[in-house]
Amino acid sequence: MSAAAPAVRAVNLVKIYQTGGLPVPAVRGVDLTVEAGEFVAIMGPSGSGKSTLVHMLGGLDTRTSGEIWIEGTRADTLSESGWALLRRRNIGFVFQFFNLVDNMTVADNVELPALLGGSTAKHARERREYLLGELGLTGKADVAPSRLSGGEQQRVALARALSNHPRVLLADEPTGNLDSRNTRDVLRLLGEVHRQGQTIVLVTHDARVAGLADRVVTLLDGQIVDDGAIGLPRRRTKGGPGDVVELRG
Ligand SMILES: Nc1ncnc2c1ncn2[C@@H]1O[C@H](COP(=O)(O)OP(=O)(O)OP(=O)(O)O)[C@@H](O)[C@H]1O
Repeated sequence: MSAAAPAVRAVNLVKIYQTGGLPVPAVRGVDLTVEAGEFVAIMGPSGSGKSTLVHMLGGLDTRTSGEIWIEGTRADTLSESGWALLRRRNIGFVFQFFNLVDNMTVADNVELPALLGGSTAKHARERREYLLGELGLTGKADVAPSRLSGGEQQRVALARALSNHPRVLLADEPTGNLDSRNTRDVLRLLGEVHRQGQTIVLVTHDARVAGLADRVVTLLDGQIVDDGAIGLPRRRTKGGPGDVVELRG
């Protein structure tokens, strides 16, 4: 492993599901490199392969062909237990099924990855207090996840994913169930951890989320059709080339 290795790299990545004996190509030859510290948003219409791509990058779905590299480690050839170890050390997930443990409090759910990753109890608690505070969930620390709304559970899942300072945060629609105030909290936290150097790869339909990203990768029919600077309209402040470019809206 090299310090200069990209955080995530997909090489000619392909996923073909078989449904009733028929091939369903979901991801068709994706090449994607995400550098350490980069924030990449993945967008595209429904069915374009976004979730499948991100699931494969986290080892939650197998690839049909191609390569996946995480922090310089070839990952697509790993066993289940190899993936599990890689994930525990390197990857935080926020996926649509939050998989919170219901016989533990919210606080314990959030602290668990930090403790498994070797944090002291004090650091795990401080990180949990920070993350729940940023997400407006301090008052929910002592309850079971099943007592929370879907949006609250989604924010707890984000706090848990960040608890161990993962090298890479992978997220599938992390604001999908949130109202605008809670979306703002999530955006603020994502922006904050990104400024602190967090690598983020997330699927979103929300232009406000994509607006925080360094790059937006657009999928269509399982292929990358656009990969560049953020997709929101930009305008120049008055003056000529080289002037500051501002985001509109
Ligand atoms: N488990 C599965 N079995 C068979 N086909 C699948 C499976 N999961 C996804 N697909 C198919 O793969 C294609 C890509 O699906 P995927 O969920 O990755 O798209 P998406 O861009 O994330 O869509 P959305 O924005 O609606 O979540 C679709 O045609 C979908 O029907």
